[in-house]
Amino acid sequence: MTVLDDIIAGVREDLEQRRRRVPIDAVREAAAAAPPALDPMPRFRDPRLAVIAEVKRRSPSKGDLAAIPDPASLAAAYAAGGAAAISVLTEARRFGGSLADLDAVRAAVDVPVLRKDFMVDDYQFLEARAHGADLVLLIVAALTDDELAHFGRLTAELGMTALVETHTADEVDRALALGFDLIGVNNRNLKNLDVDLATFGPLASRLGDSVVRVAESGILSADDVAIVAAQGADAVLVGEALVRHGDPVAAIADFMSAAERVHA
Ligand SMILES: O=P(O)(O)OC[C@@H](O)[C@@H](O)c1c[nH]c2ccccc12
Repeated sequence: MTVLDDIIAGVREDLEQRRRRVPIDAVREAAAAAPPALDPMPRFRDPRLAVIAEVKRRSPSKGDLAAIPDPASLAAAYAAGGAAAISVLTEARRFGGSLADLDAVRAAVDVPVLRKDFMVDDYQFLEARAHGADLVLLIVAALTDDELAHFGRLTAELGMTALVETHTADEVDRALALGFDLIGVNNRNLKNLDVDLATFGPLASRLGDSVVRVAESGILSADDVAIVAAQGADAVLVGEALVRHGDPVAAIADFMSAAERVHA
């Protein structure tokens, strides 16, 4: 059993509890009643580096990162700093997140919000939309091609955008074959949690520049941003470095100017 399998087993148990509390029809109605999802793609496609800033309290690899007593004010700082989107970890057992965090962030900002979780069931997509998410994460390593295609369609039907996460050449090929156009390369291997920033470059070349390429995980400094920007990153997804930074507004500005220097 890999770490990923283990996490997903817990996610499914928590999901079944919520399904008993809130029947799927009620979630579907709430999703239909929510204000329409925002489209993050225009900003992701503009030449300036897009920073996707993450609200993350802890992780299975790093333990506690930050208490984040007020996710709304952290998210507001991210938005003020120029984040193109905000990622909210909603997984509870390993990451200390919740749908309440998603609600708080959604209410606090006007930029697109990503529900970051291990999405394995239709119920979670309706729930994401009901709680105001504009984007959801699809992890290729966790899903079959049929599931990816199905969840990709469901995401689009709900007006949301899928960020499709890859970690190997085979996963990149699967994501491209299914026609996804917002594709992340996770520098962290979710099967053993090892991080290697050198994962991004070769997979970014394989993705090509017709898709929006997101470098995810292990980006700790402006120098790291410069490295992945030079390798074709249109966006970076950063958690740890921002939740631990005393001044996330300055940190985001720093990341964006590091990428500008690369492209100048
Ligand atoms: O904190 P970091 O190293 O900056 O990483 C952020 C983000 O990439 C990471 O949280 C992440 C990437 N893919 C995931 C899938 C599930 C949970 C978490 C993740």
